[in-house]
Order: sequence, then C-alpha cells, then structure tokens
Amino acid sequence: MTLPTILVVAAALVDVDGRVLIAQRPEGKALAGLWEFPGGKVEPGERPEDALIRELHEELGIEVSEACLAPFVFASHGYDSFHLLMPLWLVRRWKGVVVNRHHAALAWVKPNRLSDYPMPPADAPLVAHLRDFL
Ligand SMILES: Nc1nc2c([nH]c(=O)n2[C@H]2C[C@H](O)[C@@H](COP(=O)(O)OP(=O)(O)OP(=O)(O)O)O2)c(=O)[nH]1
Ligand SMILES: [Mg+2]
Repeated sequence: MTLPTILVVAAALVDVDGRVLIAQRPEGKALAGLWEFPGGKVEPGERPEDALIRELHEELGIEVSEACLAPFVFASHGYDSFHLLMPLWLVRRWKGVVVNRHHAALAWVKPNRLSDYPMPPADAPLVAHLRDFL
C-alpha cells in the first residue's frame, strides 16, 4: 500500500548556553505527551521556510527571519498511516521571548540530556546528530 508523504517542518532553537528547546505535544493529538521539535505541517502552496516561520510564531510567539534558518538534518520515517518527511533547521537567533502558546510544556535541554525526554520514533536520529554537532 502506498502511503502519502507528509512534509512537516521543525526547528531546534539553540540558546546562548547551547540548550535546545523541545515541546511536549498536547493532549488529544497524535503522539500526545511526547516531546518534539516545534513546527508543523506545510500547507498547500506554502514554502517550507515560510511554514516554519509561521509555526514558530503560532506556537512560540517569536519572530524568525529566513536568514536565521540553518538547514541541519532531516527525518524520514514511516508511520502507520503516512510517511513523515521532516527537515530540521537550527535556529540561534530570533526576536521576542519564547512563550508556550500551544504545547503541554516547553523545556530547554542540554543536548546530552535530550534522551531523558520521550520523543516520537522519527526523532531519534535527529537527537543523535544534535548531540554530536552542538
Ligand atoms: N512538529 C513536529 N512534528 C513531529 C516531530 N516528530 C514527529 O514525528 N512529528 C510528527 C507528529 C505529527 O504527526 C506531525 C506534525 O503534525 P502536527 O499535528 O503537530 O502539525 P501542526 O503543528 O501543523 O498542527 P495541526 O495544525 O495539524 O494541529 O509530525 C517533531 O519533532 N516535531
Ligand atoms: Mg506543531
């Protein structure tokens, strides 16, 4: 059976101390309670970078300029009902203060502690790359 490929854009915000922002998925959604990188689905006709800038504003209340999106790694993972393709950008600069507008919780986490937080299966390789790179 052929499953649709869904494009989801996500960001690893990195603060001046090298900690990474992760966010706990809200109750009532798929994968609720697991910790993810902020982001979301690209809408039809939307550029991926524009989608990420939009999601970071909707979810965290921050303004990010496209010049501050550094392409990093991607996840390609088969879920039961769709195939997830998720590029992850590194973001070290933004305007405004991060606030929780959407998630159950937010956490700033040292890369070597990310494995303490249960994440969706697609995210495991991304975490390993962050640990090595940051
Ligand atoms: N944002 C994000 N989504 C992830 C990660 N890992 C992972 O498997 N996903 C999956 C979970 C969902 O199936 C999909 C993202 O969908 P979503 O429902 O959060 O999308 P969205 O923010 O646009 O929210 P909505 O408008 O659909 O409510 O990607 C991750 O690290 N970050
Ligand atoms: Mg989202």
